[in-house]
Amino acid sequence: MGETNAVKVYALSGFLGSGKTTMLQRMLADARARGEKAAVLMNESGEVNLDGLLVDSAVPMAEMLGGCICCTIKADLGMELLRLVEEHRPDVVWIESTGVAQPLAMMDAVTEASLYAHLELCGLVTVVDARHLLDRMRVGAGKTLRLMRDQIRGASLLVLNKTDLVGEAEIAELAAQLREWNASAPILPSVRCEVNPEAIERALPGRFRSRPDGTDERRRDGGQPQAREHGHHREQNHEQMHERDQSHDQGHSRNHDHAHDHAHDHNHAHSDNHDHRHERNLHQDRDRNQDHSGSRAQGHSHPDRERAHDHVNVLTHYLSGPVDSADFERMLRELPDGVYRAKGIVTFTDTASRFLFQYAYKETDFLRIAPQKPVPDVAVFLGEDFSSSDVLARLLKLTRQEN
Ligand SMILES: Nc1nc2c(ncn2[C@@H]2O[C@H](COP(=O)(O)OP(=O)(O)OP(=O)(O)O)[C@@H](O)[C@H]2O)c(=O)[nH]1
Repeated sequence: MGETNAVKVYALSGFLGSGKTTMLQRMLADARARGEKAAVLMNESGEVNLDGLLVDSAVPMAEMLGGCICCTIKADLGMELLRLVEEHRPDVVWIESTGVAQPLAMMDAVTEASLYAHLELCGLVTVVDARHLLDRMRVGAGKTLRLMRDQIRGASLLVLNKTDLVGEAEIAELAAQLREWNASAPILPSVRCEVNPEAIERALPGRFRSRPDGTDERRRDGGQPQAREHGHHREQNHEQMHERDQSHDQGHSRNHDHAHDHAHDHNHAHSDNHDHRHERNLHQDRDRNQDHSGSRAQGHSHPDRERAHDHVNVLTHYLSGPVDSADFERMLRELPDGVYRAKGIVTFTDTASRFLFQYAYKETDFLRIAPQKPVPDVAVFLGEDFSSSDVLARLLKLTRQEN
């Protein structure tokens, strides 16, 4: 990193399973090809960094697990970012948020960190799951649709991913919806986030340094100098942020009157065969959680305002042993509709190796892995209004069958 160049920071947003890690892998490969040193700040809702297993181990990475950087661990984001930058001196940092993060709250934390280090927030890339968004649009209003809309609104670049799962007319319909929610961000349709690097360069101004005279190296078409374009862009985001802050505040004061305790189901039952789970909502207060040490499964209550993803449940379950592969695949296929995303590491009784499994909105994927550090067999489920005890029962059945 040069003495005078700011570290470029990009944030990746997008609903659960939309393709953020897939996009991250592409961006890291791109940085490598450019000779740029990249670092990653990874936020996962579960307690194990499963996405991190998919990132080149040579890339410096800070992990923020078991909370969401837009709320419960927002304060830590700036700290982690500063530490990462100080320790590794990267040219560029990519932040991958959880699939339920409010992007503007996350950007707020990055901007705060830039007061203490030479950082520049250069873009917010939102990856959109074409199939899932379309289904949500068909259903109409709902918290998940609102969260998707917020992630789309805040973006400086929209990657309309998984277009292999929809038709041409649906892509056009989706693009029109994205345009309605976000008038300025370029929209790049993609399959597995395969997007033209030049289109990304045009969309994310910080990827090219402007010349000392303020003109833009990459603009060979007589367009506006980058400095102005960039400034304009940031102003726009600020405006959007301001607008959103106001509505947030309104929401806050409304909720304030109705402040209520959430008594979440934090069962931490250690079953007979020592399977072990941890269930909670994403806004669980981490500090309180630590206070519970050893018995953090206890319910807790707090009068916080309702957050955008209060409706999202997380179930983390540590498997006690190998399971049959066909039974496991069937269990995934038969997951309740409310489970949007599942991922984890599993050992099968009928194969020699371990697998990273992915389940994203009804599609499954298995990747053979050989982790470099010890990782448990674990399954994380995220979704809306699904019964954790039902999913847990299905998992326990799998391990019981093998014992
Ligand atoms: N069919 C299809 N699958 C895709 C596409 N892009 C990614 N996937 C798959 O979708 C699953 C989720 O992709 P990820 O990149 O892990 O999504 P993510 O947004 O990082 O997920 P979370 O961080 O858990 O919210 C994986 O199994 C991917 O292989 C695509 O364009 N089409």
